[in-house]
Amino acid sequence: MAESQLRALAAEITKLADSFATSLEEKNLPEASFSVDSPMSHKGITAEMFMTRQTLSDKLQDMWYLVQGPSESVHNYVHNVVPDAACLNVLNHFNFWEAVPLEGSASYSEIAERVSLPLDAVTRLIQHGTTLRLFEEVSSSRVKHTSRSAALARQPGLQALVSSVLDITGAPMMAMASALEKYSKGKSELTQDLSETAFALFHGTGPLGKKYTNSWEYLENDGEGERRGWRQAKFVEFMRYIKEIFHLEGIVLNAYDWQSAGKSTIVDVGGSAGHDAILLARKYPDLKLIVQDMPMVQPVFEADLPDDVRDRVSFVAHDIYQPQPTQADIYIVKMILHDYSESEAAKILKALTPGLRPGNRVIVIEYIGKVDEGEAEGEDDKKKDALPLSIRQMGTATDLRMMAIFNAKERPAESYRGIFKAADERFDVVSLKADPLTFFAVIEAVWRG
Ligand SMILES: C[S@@+](CC[C@H](N)C(=O)[O-])C[C@H]1O[C@@H](n2cnc3c(N)ncnc32)[C@H](O)[C@@H]1O
Repeated sequence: MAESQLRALAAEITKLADSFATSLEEKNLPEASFSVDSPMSHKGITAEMFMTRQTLSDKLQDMWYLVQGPSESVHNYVHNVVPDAACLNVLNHFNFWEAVPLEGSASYSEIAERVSLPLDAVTRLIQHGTTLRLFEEVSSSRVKHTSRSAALARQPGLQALVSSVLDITGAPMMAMASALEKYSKGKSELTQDLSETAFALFHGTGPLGKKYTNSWEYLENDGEGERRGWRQAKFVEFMRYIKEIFHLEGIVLNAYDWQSAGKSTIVDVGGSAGHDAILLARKYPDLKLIVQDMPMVQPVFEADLPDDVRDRVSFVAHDIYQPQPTQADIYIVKMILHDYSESEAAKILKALTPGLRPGNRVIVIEYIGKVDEGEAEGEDDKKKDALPLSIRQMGTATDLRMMAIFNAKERPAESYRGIFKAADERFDVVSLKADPLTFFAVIEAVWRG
């Protein structure tokens, strides 16, 4: 009889889990558990431990597929995936996390009162949540937190991530089949038109009563009266969270020799509520920074701007597609172009050019979710194969999200040379550094004029 694949996988899982647990012990790092006092994340793990963890995740996923068998693994996935996502989204939207105390428990009726929803809906939502280890029943009428629901209660940034990724892109992504059917079927290239995305199709026909072409318009305009802008405020929180979990401070500080910039003026184009500008202002007292973003970001900026940098960091509402109104020495464009197709990204860079003077710089800092493809095919295939599927999936998932929301795609770092060139021949790309470990690239261009 052939050797059991299940046993072989189980042995690999045991070995990898043992290796991960041993490394945690050696580094004196606590192991995560389902209990409310568990660490929120495995902070402090090395790159090697990260790879072990992701390889272990791959094996566990394979085990799941194989124990279910091919048909049922598909069937069961389809059965659960959307209710799972919808449940998490609703729990998050109504902030069930804070309706249950971190210590102790709450009854279903207490939670219903706190989240202002009918008891029946609350009970059913939480009961599904418990199958995902979000809350745990302590009796037939009371629940307490697990570590996963507690992580959401404790981290507004994680709540903002659920809101900004799941709530904004979840339903529109399910319209991808209809969008491809309508705009790209039978064509050799995917449309790059921003009005022909799954997002635009979903919102353009007004399922929620409003028409939005892209997610930025939605973030900016959703909500009536006082509530308008709530999604922008969440998105700002999401960006701060991303900065924290991916340790982006170092990437911003190392993107350029800021000391050499002296008394420069810097514009952070699409700079959210100024987290990067504040970081640079604090570290380099000679720099003056102007943050540009959409109007509904301004109240968040004003409310959160620390006193110590008030005289050097300011905000101007500006649309990145419009000609740049501010004269500066350096323009930072961080995590912006990523959301747009090459032609749209070139338009955004082109909009910077009217006021540029020779020697001015544009520093693009961008997430690179995919391994470079194209050149040296054999080598790249090897690099790609070496990556655990769970890591590749992070890149391919972002890539599909980009397709659904912006008709854009994950691009290799090198493609930014072409985007600068398409924007204007007078840009000289003087440096391009991509770090596969951080998934970020820094591309620096100087305006020749
Ligand atoms: C992914 S976030 C990046 C934020 C920030 N640069 C960072 O790295 O954390 C993209 C930003 O671009 C802004 N944005 C999108 N479209 C814009 C537009 N047309 N005009 C101005 N800002 C825009 C969004 O509001 C958001 O703050």
